[in-house]
Amino acid sequence: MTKESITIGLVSISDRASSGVYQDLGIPALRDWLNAALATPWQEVARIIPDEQDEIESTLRDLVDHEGCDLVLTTGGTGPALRDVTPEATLAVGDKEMPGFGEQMRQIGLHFVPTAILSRQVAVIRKQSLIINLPGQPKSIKETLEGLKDADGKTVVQGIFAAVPYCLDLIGAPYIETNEAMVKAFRPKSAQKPQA
Ligand SMILES: Nc1ncnc2c1ncn2[C@@H]1O[C@H](COP(=O)(O)OP(=O)(O)OP(=O)(O)O)[C@@H](O)[C@H]1O
Ligand SMILES: Nc1nc2c(c(=O)[nH]1)N[C@H]1C(S)=C(S)[C@@H](COP(=O)(O)O)O[C@H]1N2
Repeated sequence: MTKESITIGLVSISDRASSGVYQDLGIPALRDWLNAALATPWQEVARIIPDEQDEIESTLRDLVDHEGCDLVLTTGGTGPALRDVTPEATLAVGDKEMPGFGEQMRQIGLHFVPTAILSRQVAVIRKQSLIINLPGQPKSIKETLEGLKDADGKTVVQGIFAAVPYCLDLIGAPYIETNEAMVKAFRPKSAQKPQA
């Protein structure tokens, strides 16, 4: 089977990381998780930007329209603070909202921290790309994408990434496969391609 490759935009949205007050840990956390979870080759286009709505919108447009990203993961700026505007920027560039992602992300977050309800994260489709907001705490990236497993490795709550491959299929993005020990992609039988 020929493996396609996928281009993924990684966007860290943080006033302090983008100005060098602290080192950005968002992009490394996204990259490390994707390296471990994806069985399909991928390349990244990474950006570290402040919590400015115009700049977030122009970055998302650039990643999808010019850099050819099939999937864009953002981290940070989803809370209630005055400068948290990632969801507004994401909705502004989206053609379609995908509310199930935000609903599931908050469910996952509540297994880790009661303040998960403060995250206003959204996901949208822009053209043939899926854009998803993740919370800003670097540790929340793995939690949100992978979900929660018990001591025996049994899934307690599904991570959102289980639904990402099929969503990409449906919008005409490349077919991707995952490392099932970390996250099992769910596809209806009719949509599954034979394993290599
Ligand atoms: N990109 C990042 N790199 C490292 N740590 C981060 C990053 N983003 C957030 N954090 C950590 O997670 C905490 C909560 O994230 P949140 O996005 O709410 O931060 P914030 O206070 O809005 O950050 P900023 O002021 O930089 O925009 C931060 O206080 C910080 O400790
Ligand atoms: N899985 C998970 N979700 C989480 C958290 C977390 O630690 N883990 N932190 C919450 C907190 S404390 C806040 S304020 C919101 C918003 O975070 P952001 O503004 O950094 O995006 O995400 C929430 N969602």
